[in-house]
Amino acid sequence: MLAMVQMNVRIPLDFDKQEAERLKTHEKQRFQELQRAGKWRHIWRVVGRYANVSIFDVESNSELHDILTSLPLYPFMEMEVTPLCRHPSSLHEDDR
Ligand SMILES: O=C(O)C[C@H]1C=CC(=O)O1
Repeated sequence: MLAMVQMNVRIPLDFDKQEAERLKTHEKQRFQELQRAGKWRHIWRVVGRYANVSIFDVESNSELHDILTSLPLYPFMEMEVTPLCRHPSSLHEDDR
């Protein structure tokens, strides 16, 4: 199943800078692992904000929940999840 997820990252201004960099490095590694596994299909930066719009391809809502809640930056994220399905006019057979 496909889901669009908007993630807004809100790291408090007084949060330890080194710890923030460590979490961002781990987040990038985890993101790239999930991309390679085909779970995190797309990501776009929302212009002018520390936010992204992403497309996930997962087996279930509970898999998506586990992926999102285990992200290193999860404690600093607000998320909005929108379930998606294939548009009947789409030429992309793998949109499901
Ligand atoms: O930068 C972000 O939007 C947050 C998060 C998503 C991928 C990643 O590397 O960090």
